[in-house]
Amino acid sequence: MNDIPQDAEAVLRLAAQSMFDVLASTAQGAMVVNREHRVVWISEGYKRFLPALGFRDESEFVGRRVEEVVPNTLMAQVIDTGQPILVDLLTNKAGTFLVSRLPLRGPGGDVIGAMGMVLLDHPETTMQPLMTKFACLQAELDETRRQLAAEQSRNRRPKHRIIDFVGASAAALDVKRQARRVAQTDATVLLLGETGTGKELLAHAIHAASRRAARPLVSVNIAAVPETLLEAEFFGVAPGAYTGAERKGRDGKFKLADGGTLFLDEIGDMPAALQAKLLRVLQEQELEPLGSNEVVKVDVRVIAATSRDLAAMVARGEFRADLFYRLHVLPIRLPSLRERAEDIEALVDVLLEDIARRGGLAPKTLDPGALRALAAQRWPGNVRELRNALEQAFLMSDEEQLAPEHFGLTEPPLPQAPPTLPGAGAGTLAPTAAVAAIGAPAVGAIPDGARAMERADAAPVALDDPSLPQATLGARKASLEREAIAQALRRTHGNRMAAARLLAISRATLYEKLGKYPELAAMAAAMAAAAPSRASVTAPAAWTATGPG
Ligand SMILES: Nc1ncnc2c1ncn2[C@@H]1O[C@H](COP(=O)(O)OP(=O)(O)OP(=O)(O)O)[C@@H](O)[C@H]1O
Repeated sequence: MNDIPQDAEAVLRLAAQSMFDVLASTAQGAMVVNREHRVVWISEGYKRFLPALGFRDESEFVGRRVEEVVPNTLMAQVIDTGQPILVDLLTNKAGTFLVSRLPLRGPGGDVIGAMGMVLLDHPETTMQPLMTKFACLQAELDETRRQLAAEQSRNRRPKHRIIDFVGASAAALDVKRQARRVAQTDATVLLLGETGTGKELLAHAIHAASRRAARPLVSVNIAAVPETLLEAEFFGVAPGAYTGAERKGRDGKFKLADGGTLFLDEIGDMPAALQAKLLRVLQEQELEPLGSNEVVKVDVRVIAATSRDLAAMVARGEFRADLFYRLHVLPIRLPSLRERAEDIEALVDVLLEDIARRGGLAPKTLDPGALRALAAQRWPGNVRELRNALEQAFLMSDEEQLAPEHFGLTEPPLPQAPPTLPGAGAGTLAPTAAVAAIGAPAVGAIPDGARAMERADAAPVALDDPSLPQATLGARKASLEREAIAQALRRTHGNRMAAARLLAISRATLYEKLGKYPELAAMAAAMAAAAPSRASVTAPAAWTATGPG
């Protein structure tokens, strides 16, 4: 009687032989390939696949290299590695097959060829549940790949334009003017400003207005990438430089931005060792990927940004002076929100609209008290912080109009009716009263605006005073224009729309003129923030008594 052998080696030999016999007899077809990858034998069953593979008979097939006659086969890989592929799906022009591939070894253990078996043809019917799952996973993978590619190309398109930089204050207009100018050049731009002042927004806007707009905009937040990975992130990795995921190599951000713009956020966090390399790329427009001796040419415009004091870092030896000067070619300083409190109203309008649109919610507005309360804050986080505050209040409240309490604030006192001081010109709001009209704002509230009110409310130039030197026509016109605008703003409590109407000019023209007279712009903001009602164009009773009427 033939029993199972006792020693392990004999058991294994028996198992292998039995397995082979079972596979070979149940398989739909089998083939043997020699060390040179040539087909040396096919089973009877295999012959029925020949027409679908494009062969009339066995003689056309046997003797040829397997990779030439069976598309997508991995038989060559099994011979070259000596590793079996026990179960696999093979798809080619003949259909989809469940296959198994085993190396064949000679007496010395060397691989002398391989055997391939078609375990099942039409697995889509015989192995339906598995195949359905496979097809679903494949479809999901394809879709994810497609989405990733679309996302990557979307991420590399500019998200903002210069008109998206909200603000009509002199400081905001100046930023936009500078942005338009630098967009016409290819030189390096350095954006300086506190956190949340719109540096990233402006980087997108400059790229969008530049000749590179159709090419990628690639961003790197230097502070967010671990120091050890930054070099590879910037300059890329040559194929074969590393094992594992990096084996195939990958492009760095400079290469990805080729022809376009690279936005380097938080440039002040650049490690010293990399600063020299960055300088070289900026100067030469060429780089060496990690693990490569080849120099790669790139054409990249760099926009860098920082909220740190780079000049002080240079002085302390923390930032290379040569890199600083290379970056500092076209610096643009973004003003803090405190410096342009007059833009808060416009920002609030745009941000509230955006919050509602993004959340698919009904729009909300601010009541005048809330606007005054917001204008009285310091906003160390600038526009980002303002946006967050609005978002929070928007989501936490059911009211259509947001009040100071929705921001955890109390309403600053309403302006008192200002008395007319003796000697003040007709319709002129006396300086001290104007400052008092702002109420008592919270710490640090619009002090610049208050000062501007004092300046802007100084008595108009007395054009017929014989003691004054003869003014030119231009100077007289400017003085009249300035006074007319100041007066209209006073009559409308700083409401620019209403002031423009009183002056019979468009709002855009008024904004343009306010850009010319920043002290009037600041005064308008301070008054609007202190005004009892934004819509009112009628001066309060106490004013009309002595006002221009
Ligand atoms: N002038 C502006 N008009 C409209 N939105 C603005 C303006 N400035 C900033 N924002 C908005 O405020 C948020 C913060 O802006 P951004 O990220 O550009 O600031 P940042 O200066 O780059 O900040 P950080 O230094 O923290 O990276 C964004 O939602 C941006 O759209």
